Amino acid sequence: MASSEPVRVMVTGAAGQIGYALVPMIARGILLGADQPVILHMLDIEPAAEALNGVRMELVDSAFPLLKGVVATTNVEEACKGVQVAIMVGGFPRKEGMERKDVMTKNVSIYKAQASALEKFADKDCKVVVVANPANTNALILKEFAPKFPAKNITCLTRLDHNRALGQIAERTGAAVSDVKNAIIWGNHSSSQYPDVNHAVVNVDGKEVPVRELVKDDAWLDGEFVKTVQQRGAAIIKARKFSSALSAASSVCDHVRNWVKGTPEGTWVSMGVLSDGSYGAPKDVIYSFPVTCKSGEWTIVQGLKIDDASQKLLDITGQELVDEKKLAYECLKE
Ligand SMILES: NC(=O)C1=CN([C@@H]2O[C@H](COP(=O)(O)OP(=O)(O)OC[C@H]3O[C@@H](n4cnc5c(N)ncnc54)[C@H](O)[C@@H]3O)[C@@H](O)[C@H]2O)C=CC1
Ligand SMILES: O=C([O-])CC(=O)C(=O)O
Repeated sequence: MASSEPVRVMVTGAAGQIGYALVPMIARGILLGADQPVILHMLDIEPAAEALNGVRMELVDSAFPLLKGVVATTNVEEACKGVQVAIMVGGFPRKEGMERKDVMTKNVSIYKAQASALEKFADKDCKVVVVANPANTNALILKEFAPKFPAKNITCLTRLDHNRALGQIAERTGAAVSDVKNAIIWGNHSSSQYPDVNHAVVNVDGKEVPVRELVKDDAWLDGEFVKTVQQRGAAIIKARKFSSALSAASSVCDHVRNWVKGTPEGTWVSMGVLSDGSYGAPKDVIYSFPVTCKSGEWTIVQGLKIDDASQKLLDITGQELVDEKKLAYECLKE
């Protein structure tokens, strides 16, 4: 995708919290690289039109050298026209005390409506990442209602959870976060997700040491660590009264950059992708797996040994996705 031609990047919900953190990162080259010009397509809804125009004005005022144009609109078809990357943040966020299921009804109908606009107007190889919750199920609805769109191009964000896991291990071991790799987020971007460190390693003086060996505290790794990562979104909402906008925006950039430009040799990342049943995950849901990326394509990492306790956790989060899919279809009927 790297070329001197600008890449068209759409952000929906661009006037919101994550949008406000994300668009300057895109315009600075954090999403696609410091040499890749971009044109930003920002979509929001009519009640947010004035705020959206405010963001547009600030983008102009920032004089970002890579930013070659801005489309700011409340018209979904106009927003989707020719986009090569679509970052779907638009929706109703979870507020303090709400479970993700509470936001389901409103958000799945938005994703059904936007699926056809994407299918009709976006570039035929557009890469899509869904951020808005319930992220996996919104992505699934997008896929189901855009049947001509390549299913492999529709993903959801679990990179924030992945990065949270790396961050927790770094804090606990005192390592730099850049020396920690190969954690895995399995399943749903919800509190049922399984943050798995059984294959994660820390670079200590040039040697890769397994996280379990370094931490020497399985009770913490299987207990508090897992809970902290699962509940981090809720903890941020409690502290900020808003969702984790900065870290979500940064993780979106990691997700797309690795997808487009590839993952480093020997490193995998977590992405919500259409399940093919690997590791016993239910098929036909968007499930978070460890993936490597090359030439713009993701591949699920195969052959990892999963112990019985972990398999149970993979199954629980998979079952939640099956239940969410059913609920989403019920919501769409109402
Ligand atoms: N997957 C992840 O890791 C994370 C997901 N989230 C989710 O991301 C979403 C956005 O969060 P925030 O930016 O904090 O919320 P926000 O409420 O600040 O922004 C959402 C924006 O979406 C707009 N919107 C609503 N319906 C729309 C539609 N039909 N088309 C286009 N735009 C529409 C709203 O007007 C608003 O400007 C929420 O669903 C939140 O739960 C938040 C953090 C992490
Ligand atoms: O929990 C939420 O609603 C926001 C979110 O997805 C996260 O921060 O991971």
